[in-house]
Amino acid sequence: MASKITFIGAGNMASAIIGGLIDSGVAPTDLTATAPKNSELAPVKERLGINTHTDNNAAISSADVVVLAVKPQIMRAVCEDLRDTVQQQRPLVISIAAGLDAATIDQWLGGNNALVRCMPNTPSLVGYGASGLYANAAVSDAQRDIATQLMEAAGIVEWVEEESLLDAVTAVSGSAPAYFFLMFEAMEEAAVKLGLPADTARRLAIQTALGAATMALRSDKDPATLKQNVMSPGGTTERAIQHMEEAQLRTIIDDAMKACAKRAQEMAHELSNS
Ligand SMILES: NC(=O)C1=CN([C@@H]2O[C@H](COP(=O)(O)OP(=O)(O)OC[C@H]3O[C@@H](n4cnc5c(N)ncnc54)[C@H](OP(=O)(O)O)[C@@H]3O)[C@@H](O)[C@H]2O)C=CC1
Ligand SMILES: O=C(O)[C@@H]1CCC=N1
Repeated sequence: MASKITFIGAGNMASAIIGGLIDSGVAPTDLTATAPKNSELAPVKERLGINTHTDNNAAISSADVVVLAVKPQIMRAVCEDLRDTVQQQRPLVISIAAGLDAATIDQWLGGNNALVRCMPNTPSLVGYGASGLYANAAVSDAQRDIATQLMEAAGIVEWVEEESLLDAVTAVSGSAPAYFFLMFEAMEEAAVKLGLPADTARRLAIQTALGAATMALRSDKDPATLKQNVMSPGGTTERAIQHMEEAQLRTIIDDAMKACAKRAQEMAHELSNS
């Protein structure tokens, strides 16, 4: 990717994506990250070998791509401060903020910007990210390819053609690592009650999730069939699954994901009026 890329923000998600880019062969000298304090940036510079800056405007002055990776609550101030440089420079802007719509960010940046909204997730840190992307009308095909390459460095990419679908992406992948971590916690607790040492239980639960995910990825069978293959008639798995179905696990997941997507909509409303 022959582009200069600047990340505004050098936190969890920015570091994850930058790590993926470097692993995929992007030269660290083509990458810049910013944060308010040099003390925060020093470890990032040392670990990743990229350029760092505490001045956001200076950091984007020769950037082809600007990734907005700050918390949604400070995005307005950050964008309004960058407006003049962005209007002059016209980079591709990629926002990874949850629940902040493209039109609002574009307006804060002065308007008529090529803007991609991205919903990544934290497994990007280990190259197993899953990102949903949406492009506004000003984004060219070449810029779409750049956004795809950038996020594919950290995992898989799915484009959506309607921006509202990013709320569904947030529910199924952006927030979803936490659902699986909750499952690990619960399985470990239950296994300890059944007599296993906690560390043994944790290792077994996590390896099982990795195995199940790998099988589901590689198999041509759907998840329902793979589940059925574990369930011997009259056996142990059937009893566990029956219990989960009777306890309405599907309804719990449905309700939780609806609540997640609704919160993304609420955040968009709150933040665009902030
Ligand atoms: N975490 C997640 O699972 C996901 C997060 N996101 C989105 O990613 C974005 C970043 O989240 P995350 O990485 O977790 O957050 P972090 O708090 O880890 O990172 C935010 C970064 O922004 C820096 N920062 C703060 N103010 C400024 C400023 N004025 N100029 C430049 N940098 C600044 C922070 O520096 P300092 O620490 O010094 O304040 C920090 O480096 C959010 O918008 C979030 O919605 C999207 C999907 C998943
Ligand atoms: O919880 C959040 O708001 C962010 C967005 C998706 C994951 N973390």
